[in-house]
Amino acid sequence: MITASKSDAVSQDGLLPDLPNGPLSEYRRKASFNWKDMAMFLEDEDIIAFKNKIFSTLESDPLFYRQPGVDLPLEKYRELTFLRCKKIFEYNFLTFEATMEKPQKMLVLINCLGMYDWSLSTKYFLDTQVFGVAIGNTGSERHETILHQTQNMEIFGCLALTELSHGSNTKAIRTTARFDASTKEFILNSPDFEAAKFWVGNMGKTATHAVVYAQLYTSDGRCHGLHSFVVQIRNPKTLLPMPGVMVGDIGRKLGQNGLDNGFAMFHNVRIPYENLLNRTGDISSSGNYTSAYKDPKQRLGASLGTLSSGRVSIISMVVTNLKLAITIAIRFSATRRQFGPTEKEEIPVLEYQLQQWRLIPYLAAAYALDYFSVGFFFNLIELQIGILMKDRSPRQAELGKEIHALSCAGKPLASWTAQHGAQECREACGGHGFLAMNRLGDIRNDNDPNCTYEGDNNVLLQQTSNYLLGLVQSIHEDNAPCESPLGSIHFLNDYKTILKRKFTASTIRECLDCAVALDAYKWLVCYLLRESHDKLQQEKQRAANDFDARNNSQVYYCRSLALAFIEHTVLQRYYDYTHDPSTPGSLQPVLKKLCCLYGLWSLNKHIAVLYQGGYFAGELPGRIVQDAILDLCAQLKDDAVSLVDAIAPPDFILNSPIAKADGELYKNLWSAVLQGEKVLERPSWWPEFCCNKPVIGKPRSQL
Ligand SMILES: CC(C)(COP(=O)(O)OP(=O)(O)OC[C@H]1O[C@@H](n2cnc3c(N)ncnc32)[C@H](O)[C@@H]1OP(=O)(O)O)[C@@H](O)C(=O)NCCC(=O)NCCSC(=O)CCCCCCCCCCCCCCC(=O)O
Ligand SMILES: Cc1cc2nc3c(=O)[nH]c(=O)nc-3n(C[C@H](O)[C@H](O)[C@H](O)COP(=O)(O)OP(=O)(O)OC[C@H]3O[C@@H](n4cnc5c(N)ncnc54)[C@H](O)[C@@H]3O)c2cc1C
Repeated sequence: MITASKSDAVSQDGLLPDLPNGPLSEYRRKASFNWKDMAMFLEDEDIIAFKNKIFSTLESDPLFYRQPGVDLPLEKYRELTFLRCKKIFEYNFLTFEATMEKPQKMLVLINCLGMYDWSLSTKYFLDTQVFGVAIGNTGSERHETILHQTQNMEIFGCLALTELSHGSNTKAIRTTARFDASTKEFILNSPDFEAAKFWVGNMGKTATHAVVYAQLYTSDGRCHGLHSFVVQIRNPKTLLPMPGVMVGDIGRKLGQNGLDNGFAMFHNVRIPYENLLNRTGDISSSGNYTSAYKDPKQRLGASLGTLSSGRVSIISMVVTNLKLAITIAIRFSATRRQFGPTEKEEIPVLEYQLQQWRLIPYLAAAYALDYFSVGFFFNLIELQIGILMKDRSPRQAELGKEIHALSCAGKPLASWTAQHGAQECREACGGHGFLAMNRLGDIRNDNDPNCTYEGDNNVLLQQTSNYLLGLVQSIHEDNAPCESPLGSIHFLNDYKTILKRKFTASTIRECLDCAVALDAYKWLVCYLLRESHDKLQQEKQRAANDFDARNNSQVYYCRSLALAFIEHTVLQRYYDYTHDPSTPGSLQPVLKKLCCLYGLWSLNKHIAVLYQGGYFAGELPGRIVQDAILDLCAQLKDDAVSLVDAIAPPDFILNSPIAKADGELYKNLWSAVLQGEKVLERPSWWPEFCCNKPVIGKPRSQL
């Protein structure tokens, strides 16, 4: 293990206390780097101190005490989540000034609360951010009061777009907002129960206000499309519904049950016309509608633009889940012993090639996607600043499109990786992985809806492929360079040359250079772009309409294109970062291995296409890529414990007896089991066993 210099060590030790000695120490000693150096490279001192403050505050507050694995009744869990949410307001971890100074602290706070419990984090941020950002991004000065009321919890917000019968197809949303010129109000109506707002987080029990998406009608009966409105749904003093609003809770979900998701129907609900969030379209007091967006399609895009911030944030949220799951599975695997070369000696399951191959690529994915998620959040901040400054430049418009395209593939890639990773980690911990107190079930279930909310993954991927297909004409005709503010499409300028390339590596050693996977990805994206475009043209000739043609070009074509494109973007960014000369020499070797492993492991999922398109030929490429993956897993297994130490939260937050930092797997698990309520007691219904014996074949009458 390489150690830090003396002065660094002093500042590190204050922020990152030493980890306890125990069964994990042996792996920690074998690591090629110092985990504290890694932690301080990944996040600066200020961020680590901020995280420590949040974690220690929660740990020392009895309201945040929890018993591992205890399943609370729904009502109790909702109440506790609300009380904790209120306490987060009181703690005010992040002031407005601190957010302005360092916007990424917002993401850190979302994730720190999420690491504790996603119901709490989602509840708090749906109100303060999703509701708030929707108003900030699509409203104007006249909505500032509402924002202030949100900040001190005078009111509580939610975002209501989805309806019972429509979610993905936002154009088909049926709630109406009709302008009444005589009173200068909008009148909101749900035409029938199928148009009830549905699934809305915070709406079930707590929200007093909602940003409601509805079709805007002027008094002449013309529909101007989807717009958003601030609507009061409950009285903040009584939490009773406002007149004309029928609001309720949709019931237990598969995860995040501390959060109250709800429904609402509107019957002639009147709101002041100023409650229209008027950035994309406005109405004068006399009822004239104006919009800077003449094209209805563009207007729809603008009014949905606020969803991008949720999608970008979700990428980081799901990576957080992956980090939690992989920490549990790696610490468990390093301490769990099964079988061995001799009868006397059993080895940690992490020593098995199979266990390494199942887990270490997810560790690499956690590092690569984490880096992407933070950088991409900065890109979002740039976009937000432009929106606030009313920047109408072509660059700002292009930035919005590129972030939309990247977030619509980034959310699917990251949330699916976390979903598959959490399941693999669950199984990698064997039976103990299935014990609720070890938390992998909650991580998996709380992560799961990220694949659906803020846009269904499979639907969103089509937005990314649409963006890429839109570039084909200029690529083919060489008439305009492929340029974008974030540069994610720049490599497409070499489209024709890239398509002529072949895989040239001939040894495992060559494949251990991450540039090999990166080059392969460039070819893959160009190839899938050409094939998707050709497929779409063929389908257009064959199908009755463009709608069918697009639908019939998704599987194996556009969908794969969108995923390959985002994988390339993630890998390119991680490659640049790990190969940057400013990356400390002591960390560079391990980071480069992670980069290479993430690249090859992801690429390996596209192996059929690489052969199909002729980039790979013969037995060798497939074999050396796979051998390189195994080689990297073996090289990284002694670093794995320190790699998770660098990203793991404290034990109280991780909340998994099999994965405590001291590595005392059995002592911790046994003690948690014995501390369970009534563990050693006979059940309260014991007479049912002892006295009321069944008469076999003769069910007792229920009367
Ligand atoms: C995208 C759609 C599927 C589009 O459907 P259509 O087929 O009808 O339209 P088109 O493809 O023709 O699109 C028209 C046009 O618009 C462009 N467009 C669309 N969206 C955007 C966008 N976001 N940005 C920019 N442009 C956009 C599109 O590209 C087209 O342009 P071109 O003509 O040029 O091609 C759409 O219908 C859709 O979005 N469907 C999904 C619906 C959805 O997402 N619903 C979400 C409901 S809300 C929800 O689920 C909330 C869940 C809560 C989860 C908790 C998260 C907590 C997170 C907390 C973090 C917040 C932090 C904030 C941080 C901060 O900012 O500080
Ligand atoms: C936990 C949770 C919290 C939520 N919170 C909120 C909230 O706060 N506010 C809010 O407004 N909404 C919220 N939602 C709703 C969420 O945004 C929607 O569920 C999501 O947008 C997907 O829409 P849908 O449910 O209508 O799915 P559908 O669109 O009905 O999808 C069903 C299936 O059809 C497929 N499909 C649909 N269209 C196509 C197509 N064109 N091509 C191929 N396949 C297609 C999908 O891939 C999916 O497999 C939440 C949802 C969940 C699960």
